[in-house]
Amino acid sequence: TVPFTHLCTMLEGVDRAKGKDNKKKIFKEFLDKWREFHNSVHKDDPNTEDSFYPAMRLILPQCERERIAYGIKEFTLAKYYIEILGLAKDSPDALKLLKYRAPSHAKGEAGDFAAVAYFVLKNRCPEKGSLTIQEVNDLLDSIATNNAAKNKEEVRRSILKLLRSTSAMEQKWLIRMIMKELKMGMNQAGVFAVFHPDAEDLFNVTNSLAKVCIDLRDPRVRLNEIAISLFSPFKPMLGQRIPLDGVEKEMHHEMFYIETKFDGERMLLHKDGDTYKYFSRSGKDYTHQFGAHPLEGSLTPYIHNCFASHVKSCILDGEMVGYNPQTKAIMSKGDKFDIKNMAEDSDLQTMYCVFDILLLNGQKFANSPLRERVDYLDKLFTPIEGRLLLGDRKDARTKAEVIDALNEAIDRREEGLVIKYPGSKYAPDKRKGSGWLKVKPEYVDGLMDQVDVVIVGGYFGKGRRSHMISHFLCAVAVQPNTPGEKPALFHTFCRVGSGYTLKELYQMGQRLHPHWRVFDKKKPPKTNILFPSGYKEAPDVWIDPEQSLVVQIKAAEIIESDKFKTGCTLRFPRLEKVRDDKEWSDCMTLDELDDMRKNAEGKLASRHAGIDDSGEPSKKKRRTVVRVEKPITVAPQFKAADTSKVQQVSAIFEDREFCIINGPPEHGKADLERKVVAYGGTVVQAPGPDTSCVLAHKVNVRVNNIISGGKYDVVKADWLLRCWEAKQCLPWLPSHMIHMSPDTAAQFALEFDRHGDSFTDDATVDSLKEVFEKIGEEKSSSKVSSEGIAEMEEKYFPNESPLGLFRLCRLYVDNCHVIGDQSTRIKDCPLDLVALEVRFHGATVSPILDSDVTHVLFHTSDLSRLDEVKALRRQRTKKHHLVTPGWVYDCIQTGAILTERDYEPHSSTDST
Ligand SMILES: Nc1ncnc2c1ncn2[C@@H]1O[C@H](COP(=O)(O)OP(=O)(O)OP(=O)(O)O)[C@@H](O)[C@H]1O
Ligand SMILES: [Mg+2]
Ligand SMILES: [Mg+2]
Repeated sequence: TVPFTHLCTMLEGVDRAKGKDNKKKIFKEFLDKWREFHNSVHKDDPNTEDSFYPAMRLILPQCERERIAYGIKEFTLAKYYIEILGLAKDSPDALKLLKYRAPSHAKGEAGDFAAVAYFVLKNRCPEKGSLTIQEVNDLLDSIATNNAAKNKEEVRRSILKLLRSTSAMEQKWLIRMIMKELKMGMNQAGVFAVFHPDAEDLFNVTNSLAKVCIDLRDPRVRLNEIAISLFSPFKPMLGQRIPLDGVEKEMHHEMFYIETKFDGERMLLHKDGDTYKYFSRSGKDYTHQFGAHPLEGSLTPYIHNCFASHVKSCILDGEMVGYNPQTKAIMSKGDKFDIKNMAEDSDLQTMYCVFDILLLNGQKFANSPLRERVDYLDKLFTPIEGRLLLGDRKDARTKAEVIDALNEAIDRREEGLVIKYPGSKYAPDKRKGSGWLKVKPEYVDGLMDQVDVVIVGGYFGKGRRSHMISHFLCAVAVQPNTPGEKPALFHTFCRVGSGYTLKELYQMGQRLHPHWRVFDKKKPPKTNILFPSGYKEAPDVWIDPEQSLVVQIKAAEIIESDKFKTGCTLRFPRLEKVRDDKEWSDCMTLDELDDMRKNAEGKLASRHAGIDDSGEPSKKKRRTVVRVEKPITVAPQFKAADTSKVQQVSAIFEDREFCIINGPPEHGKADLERKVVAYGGTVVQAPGPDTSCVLAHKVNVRVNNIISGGKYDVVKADWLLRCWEAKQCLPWLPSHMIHMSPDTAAQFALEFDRHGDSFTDDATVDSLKEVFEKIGEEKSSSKVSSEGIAEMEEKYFPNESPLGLFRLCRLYVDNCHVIGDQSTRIKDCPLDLVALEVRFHGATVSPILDSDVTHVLFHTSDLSRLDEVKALRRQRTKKHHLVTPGWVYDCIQTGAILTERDYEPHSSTDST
């Protein structure tokens, strides 16, 4: 109902005012008046959907997303005006409009169509407009839709209506609104800032002016606080996973808090006097479990009296954990208990660990910085052992301090740390850039963190599992543009064996059973699940992600793969658990996956790698994780040498083409290439049909690729150097060959035995040495690594054999008096039998505690070397697990690798 004139008068005022502050002041006055009016109109309906939006979309036409484009430019508009006003085509006014850019016609206003139009219309429009903002919007809607429908008559009619009911000044602003540029000297950010301190942020994430105007109608209510109110669930703030190196930067190189990371279930406690409610991170109500009143539930009765007398109402954020009163330890959230459904007679009791406060006696804190919030926490309650705990925090500044804290946390059998920026506000459901970081130790045998993916497909098993789904196809979500919105697309990402015992598999099958649908690769169903071309890894059955479950998967690393839409997949994935606390829409997103790959890049173990693909002496061994969209560049060591100035000195390599991959340190690739050219040969950077052979000093990834192509002879660079010295093209000997093409191999087979000893030439001391060396090499390379076996098991015998359970584990068994010194073996050590068990189930037992060891096995009866092993672990960046025989036997019994942390032996010097 607000007259359009009021809006235009304000805009005119802003336009004329000098200086940003004055401009803002005028807009603010208008807005305040409008708000006052709005409140009086809607005083009986505080939740009205009416808002400043109709005006806002005219003030910021460039932010308009709802109305389709007008498709009208100045020239078109000019023609409409000329027609409607009945101007003669060559009259001065018509020319002014049509040639508004030309100074001669338009005088001082040249170039500004709206201003030019203003002068033309001044005497032809009513003195005072009569339209409301609503009516103007309706007419603009009509112009936009009719223009799109090529309905010129209707467009004309709407413009006519506008012309007849608005003043020339209003027309000027209208034209600017249609041209989507207001030119009033106050930009978008300025308008937003006057409207609400969070307006720009909200617009940037939602792209919706309407949402900004409705959600932020009250300038006193901040964005973060909107979601938070007593007894209604909201999504808690999340932490971003981050590698250690990124911590300082993420904390703006300022002081930060290090907090204990509790391993349980996120829970928000709402309290108002005697009434309590508990909500999980997905907003599920668990009040029935923990207790709505001081006399019921597994927690409320024990904590009700802890609160200080000034506390009437509050909302707390924290973690619900299982506490063992016997050992006085927090149990990690494993497969062994569920804090949300704890049996009455459990050994464990429920404990709530509080780390944040969002509301106290009606006052909301989401916009207070963390350092102020924790002050309130301190005076809130008296902790009580095993029931209510106040999370601790310590100040830190450097990565070194984080490393120390992380090592201490590992020693205390904790999952990791949570690092928080003291200035951070509480942003519900926010993860990235929230100011909270999760730091977890890196273990030798796995990714930095688990991934939570959604099941989108299933594969039927074989044999006794042929009626069951033995494998799942999992996907990650394409993050929606607007936070809070649910993802609409999913990319296939990995295939994971159920890894579960038959019983659990059965239960999961039951839950998903009604939703499976057959997936026919030839007639692929229409789904929101995206596959790579050719529907690679197409499942037998599929499921709508919305009906599905989120599962937590652990894996060794992320590797490139074209079998999945993401372009990558998990190596040795293992299903750890169903994430009941996460909704389908809470699964990992592509962005998060990308972050994870970036973090992992170059940081992954190169254990068992042996080959170094950099071609340079390796200080840092890196296994590069290839990202899909990485721009292709040529690293210097792969570039061709400039051979244009090389003088040819002989023709012994005439007509021969070589592809040189790398050379020995003293004769680099470039040097070898110049030598080839000097002897009349040619060099290419990739082997082609005319290439006589590929030369290499070191076998790297590229050489391996060429070898696996099978087409080329790969010859040691050494051969070239010998030719150079001998000044002739020497024949290849078996000892020169890194790899032979089938032709060459057949040729050699006629002349040499399989170790490279010639049938006809006499052996020399040197040639024999070479032959013998080769025999040794063959032996070691014919042995398949554990990883190789694991790959075969995964491919051909999935879930079938319990004997591969520990395949990827490399154990050091604590059965020597001196660590790693097998000559000091303890006689009749009880661990010897356990060691046989683990080997029987696929593990490798290492005689020394090297950095490839994934687990150290201790016997609880002798922990004398535990501290020494822990000290060693503290120094290593890649950590190993400490376990006891209990872990081994429980794993064998469950048929799955269980959380090691729960089995870590305690040493006598442990403080806990
Ligand atoms: N001091 C703490 N501050 C904040 N969160 C904590 C704290 N201690 C434990 N947590 C828990 O840690 C969780 C984040 O780490 P975790 O790796 O366990 O995430 P998750 O449960 O797997 O979920 P996601 O992977 O989606 O973050 C938080 O959601 C919270 O439940
Ligand atoms: Mg957790
Ligand atoms: Mg997680």
